[in-house]
Amino acid sequence: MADLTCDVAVIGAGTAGISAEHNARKHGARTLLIDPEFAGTTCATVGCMPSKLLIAAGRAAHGARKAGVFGIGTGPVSVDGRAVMKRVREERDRFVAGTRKGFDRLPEGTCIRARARFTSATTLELDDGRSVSAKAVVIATGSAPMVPGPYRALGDLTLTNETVFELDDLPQSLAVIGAGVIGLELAQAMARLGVRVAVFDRAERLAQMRCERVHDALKDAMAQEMALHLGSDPQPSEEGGKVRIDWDGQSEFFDRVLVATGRPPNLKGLNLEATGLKLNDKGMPEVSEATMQCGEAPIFMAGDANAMHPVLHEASDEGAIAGRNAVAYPAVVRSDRRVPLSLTFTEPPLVSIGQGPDESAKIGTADYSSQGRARVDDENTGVARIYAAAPRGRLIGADLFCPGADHMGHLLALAIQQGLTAEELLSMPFYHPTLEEGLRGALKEICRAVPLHLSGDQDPGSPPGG
Ligand SMILES: Cc1cc2nc3c(=O)[nH]c(=O)nc-3n(C[C@H](O)[C@H](O)[C@H](O)COP(=O)(O)OP(=O)(O)OC[C@H]3O[C@@H](n4cnc5c(N)ncnc54)[C@H](O)[C@@H]3O)c2cc1C
Ligand SMILES: NC(=O)c1ccc[n+]([C@@H]2O[C@H](COP(=O)([O-])OP(=O)(O)OC[C@H]3O[C@@H](n4cnc5c(N)ncnc54)[C@H](O)[C@@H]3O)[C@@H](O)[C@H]2O)c1
Repeated sequence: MADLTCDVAVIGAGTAGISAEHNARKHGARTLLIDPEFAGTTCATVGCMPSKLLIAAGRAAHGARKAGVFGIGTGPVSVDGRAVMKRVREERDRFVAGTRKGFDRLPEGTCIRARARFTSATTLELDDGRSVSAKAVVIATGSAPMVPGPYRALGDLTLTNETVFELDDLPQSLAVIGAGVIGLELAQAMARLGVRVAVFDRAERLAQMRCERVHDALKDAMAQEMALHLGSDPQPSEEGGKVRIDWDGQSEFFDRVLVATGRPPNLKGLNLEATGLKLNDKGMPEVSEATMQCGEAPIFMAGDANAMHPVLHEASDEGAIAGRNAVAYPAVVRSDRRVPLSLTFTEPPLVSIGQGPDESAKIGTADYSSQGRARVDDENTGVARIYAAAPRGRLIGADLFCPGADHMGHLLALAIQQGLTAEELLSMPFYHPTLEEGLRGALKEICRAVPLHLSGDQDPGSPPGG
């Protein structure tokens, strides 16, 4: 007889786990939410929120520095690194406190402070010695930074997203290893805060960008703010209390190194072998994107743990799907997923939506280097590429690296998810002068390529006035 019994046991109290527990309980289940810390989600503690706070500080410094373009004098701009980091932590702690309060509102006995491992498909062993028996289990254990051995050997000189926000002060120089999402966001923020930044990646592409044209724009913009060493094989060592990076016959010293080389799922220690699930060479079971079910088992996997869509809104959706299906098991229900949307908070922002530019796609391009509103705001850089399918010009995807891409990306995601064509999106109002207006050129290019005739009510050129 197990020490604790329930209908649905959720392992991991992050975004996906909280959502799974909530939805399972809403559907009538007796639930347990198991986590060793209940520290707050990765998003609030060491992820989305502190990174956006640091980025906001960088944006403020950058804005002050370029105010002269508009004839505004600010005097020399100085950055108080201690004050920057203090605000990052204070505001971060506010978000974390909100998340933790949520745990207090759960029914008594729901939260179990322990680390769990499987002893069978439906039984768990906790590190406090207790056992759990459940009708179904949701794995929502998230992911953690992967730090290659040579960087681990540098001790405190090596930072990850779990430690960088704890710095009392900004370093004078920073090597960033990995030009993915985390690397780019934090490298640009640090550079704007006056830190000398060099980014190293063994790949040739920043952020694994799938569109050549957008990648070129991204690379040009980033190279203006930091040193980029792509296709390099950086080798770290410690010398005189500094980090020395050697690559391609060159070397350079830095105060710290930030490792952002990916965040694999937290599966070690779960003893998935005891579940009877078939595991691949990475120890990962097959997980259905529509049901979150692992194989045919009463086991569901949501959020970063399944490595499918490691972003917050997907973790939350997947938790809800997993929680509901854990209750419904074996009669699981398939869910339609949202159109894939990823957003990197560089400036300008980098956005990918839906499908990429495959050979059959009709492509429209909007160049923001001379777009009216972008020029007004002195943000005229970057490009947007929109992809559509023949024969009707249905929108299927887009890649953007341009001002306002964070908002326009949502507009395009809505259009793509609704199955709109380029012509239908063009029939919406576009106010002048806005960044959205720039997308019209790309949409018209798709109409010409399909080809489709624009309604006679529409001006085939750009609106007069810029
Ligand atoms: C620096 C950074 C910036 C980011 N920025 C963004 C952004 O701007 N927008 C966006 O959409 N996404 C962003 N993300 C991604 C987003 O934060 C994650 O996709 C999301 O937080 C994943 O949630 P999760 O529930 O899967 O994992 P988590 O929130 O990490 O939760 C996992 C939980 O599992 C627990 N756990 C682990 N092992 C066990 C075990 N054996 N037993 C019990 N409990 C266990 C952990 O303690 C933890 O509480 C960012 C991530 C990082 C790192
Ligand atoms: N805005 C957002 O939504 C946001 C922000 C930050 C993080 N995240 C999430 O966090 C996850 C992890 O981000 P990440 O940036 O750590 O991973 P990533 O997979 O995006 O990028 C890792 C990069 O490191 C490089 N790399 C790997 N090993 C290396 C080595 N030894 N030397 C040099 N380069 C190496 C890879 O080529 C790759 O470009 C992302 O998948 C993302 O979903 C999202």
